[in-house]
Amino acid sequence: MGRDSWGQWSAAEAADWIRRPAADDDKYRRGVVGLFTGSAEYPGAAVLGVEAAHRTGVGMVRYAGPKAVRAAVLAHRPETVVQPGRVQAWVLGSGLDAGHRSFLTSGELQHALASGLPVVLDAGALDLVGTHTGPTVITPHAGELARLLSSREIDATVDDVRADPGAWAARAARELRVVTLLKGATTYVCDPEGTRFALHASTHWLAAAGTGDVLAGILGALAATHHEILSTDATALTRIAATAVFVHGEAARLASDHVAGGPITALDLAGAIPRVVGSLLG
Ligand SMILES: NC(=O)C1=CN([C@@H]2O[C@H](COP(=O)(O)OP(=O)(O)OC[C@H]3O[C@@H](n4cnc5c(N)ncnc54)[C@H](OP(=O)(O)O)[C@@H]3O)[C@@H](O)[C@H]2O)[C@@H](O)CC1
Ligand SMILES: Nc1ncnc2c1ncn2[C@@H]1O[C@H](COP(=O)(O)OP(=O)(O)O)[C@@H](O)[C@H]1O
Repeated sequence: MGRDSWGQWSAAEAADWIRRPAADDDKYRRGVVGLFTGSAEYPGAAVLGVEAAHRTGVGMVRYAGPKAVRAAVLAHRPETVVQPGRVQAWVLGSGLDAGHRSFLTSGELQHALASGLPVVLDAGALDLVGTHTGPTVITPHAGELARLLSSREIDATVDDVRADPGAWAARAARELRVVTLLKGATTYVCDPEGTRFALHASTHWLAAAGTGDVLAGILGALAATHHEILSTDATALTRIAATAVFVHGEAARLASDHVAGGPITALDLAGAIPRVVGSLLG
């Protein structure tokens, strides 16, 4: 496949996609992100996504995932709302197993996908791409992208994707008609219209379990805070996705700097998000 040029995404560009709260805001106007994530097998993915969404700066985080996971989410973040209600963007799939979805879980995911709202499709909900009705971004790693494309009769192995990740991300965006965010040491963000950004990770300590769940939470929160723009201009999702990757990478850098360049955990990463958001606004 050919290698086309990929744009960069600067701090100044990212700053344009961080919404500063105003005097006439309330929690609903600032944005409500809903998450259907986590499972009895992977409760941590729900905790991490919820934590990241709170840290990114949103009016409300509503957790709609499996009952078995709610206690863990609330124990970590009691400000999370677990009652059903208004949502302005969804994060679906982190910590879910597509092969073992209950009837209830499938129904909830379909309901969110039919809402016309912006959606972040991660991990165990990636297979649902195509049933979306609103602006949608998929967030696979190389293994997940190969699996997803193969399930759509596009032959791709993990090694193929690793060998030419940008080209496969661009092909996925074209064929699946969604914004595609392919994770790795370089993360590729592209859309069916041909907008393309490549963001290089600031530290390889990021390659750790749970950091992708944090990215999904950041992205969901940014989509919720920009739900009004997204309702009239779905193409904004590509720039919002690039901003999420930028914030994620900067948070990793800050968290690692804080420990003299040492290793970071997914929670350390989430804890550094407010400083990135603050410095972008400053
Ligand atoms: N604390 C929690 O609750 C956590 C919960 N989590 C949840 O766990 C669920 C399973 O997610 P998963 O990513 O671990 O497994 P899966 O989807 O089977 O893919 C693995 C296969 O893909 C391939 N592969 C290729 N490139 C790759 C890459 N860059 N990174 C990783 N793999 C790569 C690799 O191929 P190989 O290297 O073997 O050739 C391998 O065969 C998911 O719901 C997630 O949200 C996690 O977030 C962790 C923290
Ligand atoms: N070698 C690497 N260097 C820097 N960042 C990486 C590297 N490999 C993966 N990443 C980043 O780490 C995160 C891992 O996400 P993911 O694969 O979904 O893991 P998990 O499901 O455990 O959260 C992504 O943001 C990805 O871009």
